[in-house]
Order: sequence, then C-alpha cells, then structure tokens
Amino acid sequence: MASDSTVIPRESKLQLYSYFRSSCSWRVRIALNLKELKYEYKAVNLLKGEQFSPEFAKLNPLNMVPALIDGDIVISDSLAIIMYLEEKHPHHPLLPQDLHRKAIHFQAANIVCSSIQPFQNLSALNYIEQKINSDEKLVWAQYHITKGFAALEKLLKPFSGRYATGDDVFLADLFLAPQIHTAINKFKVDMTEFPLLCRLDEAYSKLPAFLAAMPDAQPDAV
Ligand SMILES: N[C@@H](CCC(=O)N[C@@H](CS)C(=O)NCC(=O)O)C(=O)O
Repeated sequence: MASDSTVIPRESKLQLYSYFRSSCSWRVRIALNLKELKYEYKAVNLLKGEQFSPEFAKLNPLNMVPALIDGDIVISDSLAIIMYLEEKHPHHPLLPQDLHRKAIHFQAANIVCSSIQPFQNLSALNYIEQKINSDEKLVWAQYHITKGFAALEKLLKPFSGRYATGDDVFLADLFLAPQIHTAINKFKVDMTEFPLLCRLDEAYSKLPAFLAAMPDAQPDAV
C-alpha cells in the first residue's frame, strides 16, 4: 500500500454520501483510500435526520448511508459499493486469489454487516429506547457485538497474519476496523476474550488509508 505522500489521486467523479461516525460509510472510505480514488464528501447528518430528506431518499429509499454516485450510477449499501469499486478499479485488490481465503473474507464481512452492525444501528437503538428503555440499548448492543466477535475470533484464528487472513489488507479488514473500533470506544465492549481482534485493531491504527477514514478525519466531524 502506498503511503499518504505517494498517493496519486485518479480521475473520477465519485461522490460519497457519508456520516463521519457511520461504520458503514467508514468501510467505504477505507476502500476509496486504498484504491487511491478521489471523491467528493457529501455529509448526511444522521442525528439531524438528514437521511430522511426527500433528496436523500431518492438515493437510498432505506434512508441509510453510505451511498455512492459515479456519474449516473447510484449505489447504496457498503458491500455493494465496495464490490463495485473492486470490479471497476482492480488496483489494490480487496479479495485474495485463494478461493478458501476469499470465502473467509466474504464470511467475515457478512458477520459484521448482517449479524452485528444492524443490531447496533441508530434506528435499532432508537427503537429499543422507545419500546423498552435507554439502559437496555447498551446491553443489547454489547450482546450482539460480543456474539459476533466470538464467531469472528474463531473464524479468523487459523488464517490471520498481520491482518485478517495474512499480511495483506483485504475485504474483511475494511469491515473489521470500524466495527472493532466502535465496539471498544463507543459500546465499551469487554475485549478480554478477543485477543486477535485487539491485535488487528492495533495493526489497522498504523495504516494511512485506515487513519484517513477515521471519523475525526472527516469534514463533518464535530
Ligand atoms: N447494510 C447497509 C447498512 C447501512 C446502515 O445501517 N447505515 C447506518 C449508518 S452505519 C445508517 O445510515 N443509519 C441511519 C438510521 O438508522 O437512521 C450498509 O452496509 O451500507
């Protein structure tokens, strides 16, 4: 991976609708940085409900970030966006050649995006707050994150190197970095049982493409 000083932005008309704290947007920001793709940052403030504006609903009727615009193509959902970028911009591949490792990456990415993140999403937590109480939100999020992390720790143990499946950064790393960081810093998850995930979190914190995608580095950070 090129360091920040050697990044040569490639011509593109990409626009990313993102919220700085959104882990789903964060994954896409990492992919764009790894692939050295320049993009215009379009902030959608989830706390102000901007995802429900009629303009944004035209881009994603699910009212969720991220959404990517590439010319007249609109794609929402982080995995779909990342796979689109992977096909269109194959430099810095995000999937390994080896079929088994490739499947591990799809599995790990899907554990994050289907079995962890939806349970800690803003709208899910708001629902719990309204229907049960605000204390239950944290317990609920921690339960689902811990369950998913136990599966990820077990899944990746036989394959991991410096990163999820070796010494190169691939798809699962893009999903793991925001998820682990959020679990530790926002949801105060007890990471004692997850030494591998802690080690990966440390490794990601040294990569320029990952650092540039962090919430605090975004134009809408407060
Ligand atoms: N599967 C979708 C999930 C998108 C999603 O949950 N986005 C969250 C931010 S990470 C969101 O926009 N939440 C707004 C809300 O819950 O109202 C993806 O991976 O892009």
